[in-house]
Amino acid sequence: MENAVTNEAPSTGDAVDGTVLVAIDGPAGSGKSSVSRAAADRLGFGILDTGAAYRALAWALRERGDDIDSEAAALTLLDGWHYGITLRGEQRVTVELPETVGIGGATDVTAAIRANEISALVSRVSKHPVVRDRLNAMFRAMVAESGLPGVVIEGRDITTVVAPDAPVRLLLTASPEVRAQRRAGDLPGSSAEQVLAELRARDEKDAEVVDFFTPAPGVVLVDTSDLDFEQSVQAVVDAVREAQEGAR
Ligand SMILES: Nc1ncnc2c1ncn2[C@@H]1O[C@H](COP(=O)(O)OP(=O)(O)OP(=O)(O)O)[C@@H](O)[C@H]1O
Ligand SMILES: Nc1ccn([C@@H]2O[C@H](COP(=O)(O)O)[C@@H](O)[C@H]2O)c(=O)n1
Repeated sequence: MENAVTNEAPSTGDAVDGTVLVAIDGPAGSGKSSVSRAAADRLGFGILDTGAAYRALAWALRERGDDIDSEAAALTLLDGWHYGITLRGEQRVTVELPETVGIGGATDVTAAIRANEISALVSRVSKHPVVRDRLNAMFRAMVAESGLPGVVIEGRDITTVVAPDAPVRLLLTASPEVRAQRRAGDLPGSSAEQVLAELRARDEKDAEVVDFFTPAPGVVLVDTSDLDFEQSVQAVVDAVREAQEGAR
């Protein structure tokens, strides 16, 4: 379990301490976690799902009964928590709060942070620029300390803020209807219409603080609306290999 919380931010050049960075952004349900994870496995790289940290923070604020909209409460929590996420193998996310007693002192929140209630709350936590700065510093430190040959980092502002110098930067997207259809398949009992409304609402709130719809200069758009899962993974792997060939 990698477990890092620091405010020191190493710079993200082509490689951080020898680790090749692949930056991937995209809207909700665009396949960032699943496609990135499969591509990372194929490349022998790690995967850092940055959304999991925002979700864990929302989960912890709610667990403590704090005001979800409070920047001060989020910062206090960031000062006192221990956050962990695996960068290889099955994803496991843990949070240790000063007053929490769980297995080994930490609570496994891997499943809890995926609940609909957390998805509905998380934009209210990620809207604070100072909170974003703190988490971004943590993400950079996790990559720098990973010791891995490469890490795929996925989120909303990775190509523009967290790792703007990464040698591979992709914006993974698909039409809202296709994203909703795919996500509804993961959620038995929910309709594509209901999921579409939720995705749109979250994207709208998230887009107030970061633009993940338009590729920034140098960022390659990968639209998977007409690609199946395997084709989408291959598109990411090809983009990484092309960048590596180009760099030789
Ligand atoms: N090209 C594709 N073809 C078919 N299914 C896909 C494709 N890309 C992604 N999916 C499926 O779409 C669903 C949503 O993908 P995923 O959870 O990876 O998206 P996400 O961008 O990480 O979402 P969120 O932002 O909500 O965390 C998953 O079931 C995934 O397997
Ligand atoms: N780089 C990021 C990543 C995520 N967020 C916020 O977290 C939420 C959950 O992210 P998922 O990738 O798991 O969907 C997302 O809705 C954003 O509010 C972010 O701001 N920046």
